[in-house]
Amino acid sequence: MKVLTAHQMKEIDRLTSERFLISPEILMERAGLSVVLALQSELKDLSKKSFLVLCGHGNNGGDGLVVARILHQYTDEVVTVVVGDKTKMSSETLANFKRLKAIGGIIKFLNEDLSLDELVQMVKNYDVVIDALLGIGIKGSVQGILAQVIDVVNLYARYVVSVDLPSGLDTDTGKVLGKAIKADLTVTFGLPKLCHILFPGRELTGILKVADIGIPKILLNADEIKRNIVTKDLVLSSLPKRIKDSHKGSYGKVLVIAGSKNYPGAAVLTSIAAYRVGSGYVQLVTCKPADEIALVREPSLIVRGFEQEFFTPSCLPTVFEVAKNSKVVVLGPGLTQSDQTREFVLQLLKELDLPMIIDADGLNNIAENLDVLFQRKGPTLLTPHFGEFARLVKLPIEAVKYNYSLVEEFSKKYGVITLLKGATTIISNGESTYFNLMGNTSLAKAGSGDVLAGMIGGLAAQGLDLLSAAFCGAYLHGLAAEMYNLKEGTMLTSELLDLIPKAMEEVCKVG
Ligand SMILES: NC(=O)C1=CN([C@@H]2O[C@H](COP(=O)(O)OP(=O)(O)OC[C@H]3O[C@@H](n4cnc5c(N)ncnc54)[C@H](O)[C@@H]3O)[C@@H](O)[C@H]2O)[C@@H](O)CC1
Ligand SMILES: [K+]
Repeated sequence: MKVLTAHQMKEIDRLTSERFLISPEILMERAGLSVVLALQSELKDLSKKSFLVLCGHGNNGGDGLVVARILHQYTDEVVTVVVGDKTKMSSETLANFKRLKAIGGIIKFLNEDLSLDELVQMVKNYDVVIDALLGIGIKGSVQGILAQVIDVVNLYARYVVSVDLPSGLDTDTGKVLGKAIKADLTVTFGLPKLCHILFPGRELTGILKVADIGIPKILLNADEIKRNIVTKDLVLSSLPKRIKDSHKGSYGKVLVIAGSKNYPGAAVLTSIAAYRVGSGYVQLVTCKPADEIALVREPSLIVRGFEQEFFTPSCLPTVFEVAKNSKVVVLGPGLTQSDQTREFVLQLLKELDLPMIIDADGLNNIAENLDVLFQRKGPTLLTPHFGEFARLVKLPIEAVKYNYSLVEEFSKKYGVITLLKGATTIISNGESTYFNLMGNTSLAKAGSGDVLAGMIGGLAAQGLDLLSAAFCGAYLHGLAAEMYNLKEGTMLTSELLDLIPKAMEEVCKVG
């Protein structure tokens, strides 16, 4: 499913009107109706509820005025409060103001007909607050009376439904512009916007419903919209097929270069994860004691263990030899950092032309030598978490969190694919970007990233390009964590490995 910026949405609105002759007034009517229908499906009998509709003077407020009018069909318990200036209303918002008045709807202007204290009482007393204060037209920080109203709603409302997006969110980043509504339900139009899927916006959105308001499909499916949410259907259509007449070589050989004396477990988790997604042959090159631990845990691994504590350039000839019959390399988990390991990693990146997934200390070891990426002869995927990405781009962590533009720019500049791990994971090759929303806090645990890197390697070995392997891997990794049926957070990373088959089965289920 595609996901939009404010600018893209406005452009779609414009084309809907100009090219397809569907006026903003028609869209506004359908937007308002879709919110009421969503309310009905959540709350069932609307005649038994009371509604306080808060409207700004923009078109988001216009949607709110439609909602109020349609709610009057169900109950008299509807009051509309405008937080704004009637003279600034667009023609379609003003038309809906008049329609609501005409059917006898009660409309009050804050600070004229109603004080803030009186509004506090109403927010406390009404069952549902409709937030139609600000939508995609927000500019700058929310201050003054509007900020106070948002505080009141967040403090006292029982159930909040946001129209299009929680008021106060930056549509393109999901950041709070001073103050933002915390919604229980958000009904958006046409397609999701980035603020619905990026934190903190994702949390403030509550349940998200995407309503069809009659925007022509051709506009919503346009190839120029390059940002997508990873869905089950996308993963299913991308996964490798299993063929009856096949052998272990049919499913690709993965070479995992991972582990050190201090971090043997990372090598084991990465290697087993590559098998779990269906790869036919996984070779692990590591340092002692990871080789023995790996074989005890999973005898089907093909393991080569160096006698030393960590990788050094002296390991290169052996690694090149093993790499000869591999299809993809996963480099990095548990390597540790040292001058010699850095030299080993840099040489490997320059000389090995296989598709390569670089994770963890693989990334830390190249942070001061990013130009090495220009010398890569094969496709490259980097899988940093926020801290690692901050190190790569030399910015504070706060500046890189959920910063998809930065992920896109970085990927384009270095000719790589980047997967930025987080509660929403961002994957981009600089042209197309994918957002994975699956997963939960069980994944906030040592070793979870190692499993992801191994899964992506295992999928790439079966023929997926690195971008598809990355978004499929991220989705399945998140889904596997969601399938743990004991208390969230208590899962061991080794148990995550055992849930991968369940996740793959779930994706392949019809319906
Ligand atoms: N254009 C269209 O065809 C459609 C638009 N729709 C609705 O229209 C919304 C967009 O409408 P608008 O572009 O009028 O914008 P908004 O209604 O989101 O808000 C813009 C208004 O809010 C004020 N404002 C902006 N930033 C503010 C701030 N920080 N503090 C205080 N006031 C601020 C401005 O004075 C402006 O008048 C969408 O979110 C959606 O709800 C829907 O009706 C569907 C169709
Ligand atoms: K809103």
